[in-house]
Amino acid sequence: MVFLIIAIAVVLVALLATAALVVPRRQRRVFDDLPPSHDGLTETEPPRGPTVVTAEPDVIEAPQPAPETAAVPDVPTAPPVETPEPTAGRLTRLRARLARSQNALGRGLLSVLSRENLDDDAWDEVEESLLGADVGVAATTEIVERLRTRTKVLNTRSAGELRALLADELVTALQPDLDRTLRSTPTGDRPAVVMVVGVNGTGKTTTCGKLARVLVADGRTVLLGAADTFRAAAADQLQTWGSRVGAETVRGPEGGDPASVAFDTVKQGTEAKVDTVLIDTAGRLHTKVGLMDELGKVKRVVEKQGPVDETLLVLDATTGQNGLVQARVFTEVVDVTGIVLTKLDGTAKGGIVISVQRELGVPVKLVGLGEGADDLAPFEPEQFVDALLGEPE
Ligand SMILES: Nc1nc2c(ncn2[C@@H]2O[C@H](COP(=O)(O)OP(=O)(O)OP(=O)(O)O)[C@@H](O)[C@H]2O)c(=O)[nH]1
Repeated sequence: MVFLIIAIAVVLVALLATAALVVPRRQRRVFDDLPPSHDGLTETEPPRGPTVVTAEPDVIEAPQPAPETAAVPDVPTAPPVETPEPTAGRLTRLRARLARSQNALGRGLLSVLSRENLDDDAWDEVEESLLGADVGVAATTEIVERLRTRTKVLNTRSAGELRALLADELVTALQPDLDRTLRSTPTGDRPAVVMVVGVNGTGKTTTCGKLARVLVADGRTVLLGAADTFRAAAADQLQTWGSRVGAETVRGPEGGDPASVAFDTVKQGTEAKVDTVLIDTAGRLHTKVGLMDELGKVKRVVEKQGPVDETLLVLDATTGQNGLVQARVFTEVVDVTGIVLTKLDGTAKGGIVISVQRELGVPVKLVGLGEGADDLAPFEPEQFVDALLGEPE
């Protein structure tokens, strides 16, 4: 009997010992099944598949294949740096984008002028076409008077001659002698500083991005400054534009001081010895005194390190004469040295180029002709008029 009790006790002890060995193995399997912690920065080993067994080999469980992506390290790929299109001849390439203005202004004028009898009514129609295309009253009066005199004196009748006369007058109205050079060349050991200003939604940030491409295409190195700390997405938008052509962007905290971002951009641009620093500013209504004062401050702070070489005012061509009112206020606050007229592809009022320059005494240096990355063209009066009037017959 005693022997039997001892035997039962031995068996019980043996069973308990076996159970103690098996339970810890099961628990370890549970932890092994958890995905490894993976922060993407410090990970040096390839991630382990969820069913890879690293505990004792006597645990029997059919291994399952790791998912296809498990063995591929998650390496972010930098976007390829693009090569922007050369700037020369862009206006000619984009001439079709002026189709709306071409129909309203070019074709309209040419069809009236080619009439058999150029009477007063015909000249009234010419005048209306020019005014309708936002050429402005003063310039329209001048153009009509000169055309009237020249067609009479020269007794011009052929379509080709009339086109040439009209082209000549429109080019003259566009003041071809104005200096349209973009001041983007560094002086000594400091980069050229270009500031971009304007009201909301005119296309400032887009223009900065496209302009960075223009400069890169012309062989310059560029540093962008996101001094539009007001609109949350503006800095990201600018940075994306820059990264496409290998240009860095200096940014500040959202809602931070735009003058400080602008200052830092010039400072870093000087240290990095870039050719051109391009500063995007927040869109502001010309009627808000506080915001206009802030813009003046941004410029003054930048000027602590040297002059601003170019202050570009971005105007939306589709806003027509309204844009002129805004523009005047901007020229009073910051010394505007050049106009960028955007969205010319979306208007039949291409004559706005004439009135803007005339009213402000500031040259149009660049025109926006679409939303594409290379749809910003240096403005050239002859090519512009050529595009407006269409192919000569
Ligand atoms: N069709 C056309 N659209 C343009 C042109 N230039 C800019 N745009 C569009 O205009 C819109 C506004 O452009 P943004 O660059 O964001 O304007 P913004 O002036 O920086 O705006 P805020 O920062 O809000 O003042 C965008 O949808 C651009 O794609 C152009 O030349 N043609």
